Order: sequence, then structure tokens, then C-alpha cells
Amino acid sequence: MTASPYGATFALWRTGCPDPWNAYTHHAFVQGLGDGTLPQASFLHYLVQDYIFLVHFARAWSLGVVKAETLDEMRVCAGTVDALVNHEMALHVKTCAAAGIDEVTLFAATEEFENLAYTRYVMDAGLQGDFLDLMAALAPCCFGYGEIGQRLAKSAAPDTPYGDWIETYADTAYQSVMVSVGQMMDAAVTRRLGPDPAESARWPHLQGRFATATRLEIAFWDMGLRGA
Ligand SMILES: Cc1ncc(C[n+]2csc(CCO)c2C)c(N)n1
Repeated sequence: MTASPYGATFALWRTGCPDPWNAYTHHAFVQGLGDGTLPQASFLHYLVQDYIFLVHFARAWSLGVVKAETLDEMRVCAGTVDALVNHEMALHVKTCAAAGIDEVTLFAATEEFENLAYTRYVMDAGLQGDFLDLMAALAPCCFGYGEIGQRLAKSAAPDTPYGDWIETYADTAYQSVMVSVGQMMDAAVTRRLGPDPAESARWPHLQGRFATATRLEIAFWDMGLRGA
């Protein structure tokens, strides 16, 4: 298992599905953001869909507040809702406005099936299961973009037009929110499953949720590349 700044639970989950994890974090869409070859139409198609995605992820993190068992869990989930609706979505609004797409149009965009599948899968994981089911389904989005942002900040072409996107996820404030999310998830897992969570009867199910959400991330990039 390779250690991660985002905690031991994430490191275990990532090690449990190495091929999907690699396909997600090294997708052709991601390489295109880094080297600047991603067509602008693909990027905008992705970004409009991602705005809708974030609306639903804010709902899912809000469900985390509902399902939390400690004030720390509640605090981190509420902080993530704030980061989503007041910070991350600002990138989408600004970038789309510059391309002539206003926020009303964004909010009314028709969802692609890949978007529907992913966002509703995560919400259902939380509704059907407990806090850990929800966190296992939410983890790939947080830590995958964290890893991608850090890697592209070091390796991207200096003239890529996607510098703002990369900076959003490489940003130290964003990275430290993700570190707090990882610490909270570690504590949540220890609290419910004890010190050796991978031995728990629940572990394969949680690992499965993480792997499914990771595969849905791959499909989301594929959808972006396919274009409108
Ligand atoms: C398809 C898709 N996957 C992941 C993210 C990144 N992301 C979404 S919610 C969240 C947590 C707090 O900001 C993070 C990191 C994205 N934007 N779009």
C-alpha cells in the first residue's frame, strides 16, 4: 500500500482498485488539460456538466451532515458544502461566463447520463447506507482531483489554457481541505470499524463503493471527451 497525504483509509481503497484508479487519474482528458491539447469544446462540455455535478455533490455532502455521528464529521461535511458552493463552483461560473454561457443556462443544462449515474449513485449510497457508505462513494472525487491537481501543477505545459482549472485543485487551501477530509474519514472508519478496518465484514462492500465511484469518474472524463 502506498501512503497518501489524504490518509490511511483512502490509501487502502486506492490500493484495492489500482487499474481503475490509474485509468481515472491518468485519463486522456487529464493529459489534455496538462499539455493543453484538450479541445475547448470538450472542456466547456465537461465544465457545464460539472456545474450540475457539483450541485448534486453539495446535496450529497449535505447528507453527510445528516448522517454524521460526531461534531467533527458534521464540521468537515458542512465545510465541504461551503467549499463547493462558494468556491469550486466559482471557477465554473467564471470560465463559462468568459465563453458566453451564463449561470441560468448552466443551472438549466440537460444532464448527460454519465452525470446522472454518478451523482445519483453517490446520493443513493448515502441514503441506503450509513456515513461510511457515503464517504466511500465520495472519496474518489476528492482525492482523485487532489492527486491530479498536484501532479499537473508540477508537470503541465506552461502555456496550457487550463491553468485556472489546474490551480483550483493544486491550490494549498484546496489541498488542506482534502487533507482534513482524509483525516475525518480515517477517524470515522476507526470509530465504526475499529483499528483494523480491512478485516471488518463491511470492508468489501465499502471497497466496492469506492471502486464503482472511481469507474464513474472514468465515464465522466469519457463523456467530456465525447463532447456535446
Ligand atoms: C466529476 C468530478 N469529480 C470530482 C470533482 C472534484 N470535486 C467535486 S466535489 C469535491 C469536494 C469538495 O470540493 C471535489 C474535490 C469534480 N469537480 N468533478
